[in-house]
Amino acid sequence: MAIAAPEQLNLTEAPTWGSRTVDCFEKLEQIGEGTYGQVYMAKEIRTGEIVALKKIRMDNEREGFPITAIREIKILKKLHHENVIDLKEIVTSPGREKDDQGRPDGNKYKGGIYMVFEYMDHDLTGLADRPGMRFSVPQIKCYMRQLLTGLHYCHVNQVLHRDIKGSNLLIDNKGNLKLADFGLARSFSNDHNANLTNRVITLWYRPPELLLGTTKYGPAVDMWSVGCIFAELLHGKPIFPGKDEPEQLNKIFELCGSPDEVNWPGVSKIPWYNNFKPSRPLKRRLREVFRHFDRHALELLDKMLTLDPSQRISAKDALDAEYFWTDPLPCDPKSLPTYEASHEFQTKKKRQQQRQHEEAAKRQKLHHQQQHGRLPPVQQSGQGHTQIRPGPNPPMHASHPQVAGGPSHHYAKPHGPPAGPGRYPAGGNPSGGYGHPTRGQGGAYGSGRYPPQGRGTQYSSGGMPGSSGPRGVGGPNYPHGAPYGSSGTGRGSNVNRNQQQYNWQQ
Ligand SMILES: Nc1ncnc2c1ncn2[C@@H]1O[C@H](COP(=O)(O)OP(=O)(O)OP(=O)(O)O)[C@@H](O)[C@H]1O
Repeated sequence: MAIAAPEQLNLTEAPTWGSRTVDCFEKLEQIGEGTYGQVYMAKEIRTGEIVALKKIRMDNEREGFPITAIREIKILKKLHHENVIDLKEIVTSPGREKDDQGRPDGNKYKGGIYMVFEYMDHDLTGLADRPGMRFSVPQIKCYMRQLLTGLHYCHVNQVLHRDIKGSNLLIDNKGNLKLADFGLARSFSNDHNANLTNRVITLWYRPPELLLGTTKYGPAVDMWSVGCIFAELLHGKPIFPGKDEPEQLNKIFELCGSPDEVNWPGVSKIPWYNNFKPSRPLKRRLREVFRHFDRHALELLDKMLTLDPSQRISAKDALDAEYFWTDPLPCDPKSLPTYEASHEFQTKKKRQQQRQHEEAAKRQKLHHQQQHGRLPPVQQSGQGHTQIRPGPNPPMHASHPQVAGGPSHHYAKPHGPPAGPGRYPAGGNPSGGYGHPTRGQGGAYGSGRYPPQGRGTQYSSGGMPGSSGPRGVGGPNYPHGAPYGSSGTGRGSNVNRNQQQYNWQQ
């Protein structure tokens, strides 16, 4: 197809990628802020179609077009599946930038590049964070099955997602769940011989093999993240909310036991094993801690949160698990209730506004007390100081600075657990313990905290050894024994189940 002039396209043909400008769309509101740019809800002017525009951040022009965007575009161009977000086209803004109201924005003349995606009403984190939100068991099964189906498709097409987390799982009001944000994704070869960076996956969802420094890995890394999401859906809050890499590993070992050559052959050869192995052996407690979960759910979770990646369940085998084939069955996505749009960015913004409002009210109260109080002035001001402090503010790892609460940070990316109340379901344990969920088994996905980001994470000095650059390559070769997953022994009837259910080419 010849390159058409912008806005002179035949609508019956798909526009050539990059041939149209962002002026073909009217930005409606900002719905996301990622590491690599803002995301807007927008309307295509001619068709009225609602889309999501993800602006590619080009702050540092010297580095050229960001590699993450190149990867995301390249990979999404080849993935087409109902559980993977659809990248529709790329548009440009060659001239002066416009602000949200369409007015020329200051002196910005830099050209911009946008990815145009199908619009999704929610992300899982934003949806779960809605006040009073409670997912039913069939609903959790429905979301989990879609997540695994999308991921199975990626893995069969030799793509690792490498950033599975709630805010990257988009959900529409028809109940469809789609994997999004392929900025960290990459192709892999089945032999796992290439050296890959281990600084991927948001910390709370990062598997032990990456935390221990392996540079040879495969789809099992995504399955660990899926296990974390699954447990979070059942438990009501994130299960491994580590504040830095060593603490993350400790939390994993406390629940999953310590790795050794018996339960994970080859683990002692992983680069940082000796630095981080627990000082005393720890028992696996997962089945005991989550004994209140449904039997089949626990069985599946146990297989997802298996320390040894070569024994961890694959997406394909997980889809075959009894959990998805016993009552209550996963519901039909179309039967799910519809909700007002909820993205993590917006729910966070609302909470931040509420916090500011509460702080202002507290300040006002304090001011009132100071004027009318009976305490001596010095004591009074000391008390006031503690009173106006925001809620619990967990210590942050140096590389995950906490986002301050002021208005100038409204659009800043959360890099760590936010301070303040209301993040956990009432009765939950803010320290990340494993008390029984207050909302009961199954329907409990509740308010989790924000995890530190996987992208560009730098290990603390004194943390991981040998971690100078963004890519953790060059460590000793870690021999992965068996190929990924435990497949190959699947039940014959189950293969049919999958073939019937998941109708795409492998
Ligand atoms: N197609 C879409 N429809 C609706 N919302 C979207 C869409 N794509 C992204 N978003 C919203 O924008 C947020 C950020 O998008 P995305 O994760 O793609 O950006 P990113 O820069 O890669 O972010 P991160 O640094 O969190 O990984 C998502 O969590 C989601 O809430």
